[in-house]
Amino acid sequence: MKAPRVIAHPSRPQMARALADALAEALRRAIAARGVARIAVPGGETPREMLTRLGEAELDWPRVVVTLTDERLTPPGHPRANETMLAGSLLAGRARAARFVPLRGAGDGPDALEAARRALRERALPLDVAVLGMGADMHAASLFPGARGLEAALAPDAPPLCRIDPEGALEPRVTLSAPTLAAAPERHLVIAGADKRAALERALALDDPRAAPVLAVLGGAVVHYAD
Ligand SMILES: O=C1O[C@H](COP(=O)(O)O)[C@@H](O)[C@H](O)[C@H]1O
Repeated sequence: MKAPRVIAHPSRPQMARALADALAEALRRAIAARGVARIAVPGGETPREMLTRLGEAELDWPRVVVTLTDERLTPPGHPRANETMLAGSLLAGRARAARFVPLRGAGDGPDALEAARRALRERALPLDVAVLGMGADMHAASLFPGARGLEAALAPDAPPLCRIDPEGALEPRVTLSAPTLAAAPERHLVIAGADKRAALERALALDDPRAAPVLAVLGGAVVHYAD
């Protein structure tokens, strides 16, 4: 694996600003090169400020396709849904003019999964940029250690979107697969707090994506860290 580059930012707000600026530049470059830019962004709480800032960037947003790295299969509009966080951050600003491709179809059965895969393939892939978060358990997107569905989502021939059932989770999830995320030429991992920094060090020492799934997307990535 190509070692990630780690940038330690002086504070969380400074990290949010620097990463939002870097992403806006990456999207401008993709639009200039191909007329369209495709980005996947994480859910959770860490990226909220960064996504709010990015959503205010001066960009040709109608040419930007936004999707998520993963989604929690809650009822639509639920506060735990990553979509809900995105609606209140990135997509609340100028970026509301972007084209959003959700990861949930109607319901959480196989037909919904297949419909969401189709939409991804037709509208959101291949990604130009993937932004990922990481949990203290070394999960990235919803690639959770020990989860039912993890092996399939890590496989080199995995479909772009996979169902995941993490042990003890409040709801099932869907996640972009490891090869789909790893194929993004630009990848950023955004982590905050000493526990996440320790988890990153632990993952790098483990060298096994089944134990530390973040490794599957880390090669050549830029890691952004703030205390
Ligand atoms: O459950 C999730 O958690 C991770 C990490 O979130 P954070 O707020 O601790 O950074 C997130 O990247 C993922 O998209 C989300 O579904």
